[in-house]
Amino acid sequence: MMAREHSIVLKEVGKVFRSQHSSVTALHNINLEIGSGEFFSIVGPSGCGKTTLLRILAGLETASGGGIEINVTSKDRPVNSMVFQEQSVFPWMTVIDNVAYGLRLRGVPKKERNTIATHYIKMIGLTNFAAAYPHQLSGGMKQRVSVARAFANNPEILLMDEPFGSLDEQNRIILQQELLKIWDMSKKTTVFITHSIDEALCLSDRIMIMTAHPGTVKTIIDIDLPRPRDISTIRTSGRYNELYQKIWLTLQEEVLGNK
Ligand SMILES: Nc1ncnc2c1ncn2[C@@H]1O[C@H](COP(=O)(O)OP(=O)(O)OP(=O)(O)O)[C@@H](O)[C@H]1O
Repeated sequence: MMAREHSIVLKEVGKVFRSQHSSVTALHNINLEIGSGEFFSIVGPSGCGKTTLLRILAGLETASGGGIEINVTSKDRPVNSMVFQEQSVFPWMTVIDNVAYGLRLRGVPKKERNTIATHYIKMIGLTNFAAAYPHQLSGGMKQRVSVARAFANNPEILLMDEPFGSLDEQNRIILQQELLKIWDMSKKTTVFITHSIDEALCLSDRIMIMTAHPGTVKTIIDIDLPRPRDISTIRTSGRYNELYQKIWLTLQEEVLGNK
């Protein structure tokens, strides 16, 4: 762990989903410290509790036990913004209004919020579409709008649940590169869920691998690939391949149930 202040601290966090006839332990004894400005990814077998953990961080779900601390540095910004896999843009709003939506809710004056939104729209390459409506955009473009909106909100932490999971490979690479660029400039604490080892490697400072059911922390791996990163060149490095192997071998034990 790098010597920097913590943005997120989880202590012995657990989650049990209870219904009348059954109970499912989704998370067990999660202990975690995520540094301020860190890009932290979570990978793990399907159903290991990744989304549950992110929803707890977002305050959309309550933990059954343990403690969660998020370092709030300013009252003038939201604690978190979330980007989901499925597109979550408002179809009746233009691109600029979608990106500025969170700012409008917080009462930021129109001129100021449009300046901020325009900045992020430029960063994700949609300047010519600022006045367009979502039905005029491709799936990849809509997902860019979601990413721009999350950054424009300027939250304490950014939570991303497989944001590029439904995109084709070309669009996925373009959005990963844009996310790298925008994150490099803002150094926003980011928790990112993905099923792709490659995506986690290209983007992250550290990757947490979770155990299969119930979800616990299996291991956390430092990704010591140099920044700023270029996705096409990073994949050709020997270190990338070493880390890929290490993560896959660890993950495989969980995916195949070979513990
Ligand atoms: N609302 C709920 N009620 C009951 N059980 C739930 C609920 N939400 C999640 N679970 C269970 O908790 C466990 C973890 O689910 P979760 O969606 O967090 O996993 P995940 O790692 O994100 O999965 P995937 O990679 O497939 O998206 C699963 O066994 C799931 O069935």
